[in-house]
Amino acid sequence: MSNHPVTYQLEKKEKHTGARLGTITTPHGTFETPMFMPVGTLATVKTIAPEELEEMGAGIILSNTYHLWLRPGADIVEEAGGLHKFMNWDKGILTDSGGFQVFSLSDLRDIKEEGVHFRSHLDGSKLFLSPEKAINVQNQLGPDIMMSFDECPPYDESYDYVKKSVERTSRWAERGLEAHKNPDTQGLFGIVQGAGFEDLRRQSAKDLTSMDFAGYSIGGLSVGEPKSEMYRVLDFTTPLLPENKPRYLMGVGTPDALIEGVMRGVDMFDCVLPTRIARNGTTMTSQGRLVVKNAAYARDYRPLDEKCDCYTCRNYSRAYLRHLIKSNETFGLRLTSYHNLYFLLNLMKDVRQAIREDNLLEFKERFFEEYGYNKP
Ligand SMILES: CNc1nc2c(CCNCC3CCCC3)c3nc(N)[nH]c(=O)c3cc2[nH]1
Ligand SMILES: [Zn+2]
Repeated sequence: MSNHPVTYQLEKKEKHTGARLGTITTPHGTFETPMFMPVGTLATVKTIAPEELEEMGAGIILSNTYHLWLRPGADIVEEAGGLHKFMNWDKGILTDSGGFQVFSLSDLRDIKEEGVHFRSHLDGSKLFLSPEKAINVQNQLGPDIMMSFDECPPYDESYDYVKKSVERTSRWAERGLEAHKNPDTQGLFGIVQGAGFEDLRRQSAKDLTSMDFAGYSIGGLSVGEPKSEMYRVLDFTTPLLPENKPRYLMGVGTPDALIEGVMRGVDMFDCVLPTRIARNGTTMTSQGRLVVKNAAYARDYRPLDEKCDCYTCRNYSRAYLRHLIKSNETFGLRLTSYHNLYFLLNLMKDVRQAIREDNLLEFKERFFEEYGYNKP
């Protein structure tokens, strides 16, 4: 096992659940887990400055290989000194491999053993992404953590299709490891697939853990399946992954799913939700979702969340935020995005504290009650 540039240190297991407290060390710093990772698809966490991400406690953010490869191009990012320099962010960066984005962005695609042929969602031009290409683009972009090139099959695909897809994704993972140019400075994660089939998840995990990855992602989830289904798959998948390496559940970010994922041993999460819903004035608060552009808040001079101490909640009222969002004022997007990111990062800080105190179950019950998850 080569000494990876990205390492996991288990600090403590929570007494009553599968939750664990840890730290992940990368060439751009160490962060505590469980951790939520803000998404910055086009090398920016929309409307938020790096200094603001730092002040709200983000230790690592995501960017997107597919999008950056198309625009501005990996060569420009590389010439600029890599993603950290390009976007003026000196903490952790993780990039996805582009596979998921190809499947979710372009309907015209053809999956072959050598890779995926598809059309650009920007100008319809013909493109081709192979495991080698996806890895080498990530080598050029320079993130601390890279993802293998995988296929995330639709959740309702047949057993035979998923079985073939898992076997190909394992072959693609092997090819990606071979093609990786900077194994000493960039950690590469394998991505476990298998949809909802336990034997295929076991096969995928067996294949990938027999290869020397720095960490493991759980893919193929949060693609429209019921949450109970996602939790069922996690119940038998996370225990298959090594305890001494990071576990990353891809595309998960609602408060309930974050807590449920942590209880099943997941360390890292990402989701576009906080900034995406902020743009239409939807915010997450300790009392549940609050759509601040609703008329109900026109004369409501309280902060978004009385229990939140973020910049938005300390300085602005619901009435002001509603006014900005209704008027399409950019500052309104910044304030709601800031609060939503702060809310999730703060939730994970509270979850880490609950793990330290071995009372994650009580924390979950209290949080679910207040957020309104228990309402019929
Ligand atoms: C939202 N649900 C979901 N997302 C998934 C994602 C994307 C995770 N988020 C990436 C960031 C978003 C923009 C920049 C990078 C998945 N990615 C891969 N490679 N494989 C999955 O099975 C996979 C599965 C996923 N499910
Ligand atoms: Zn706030």
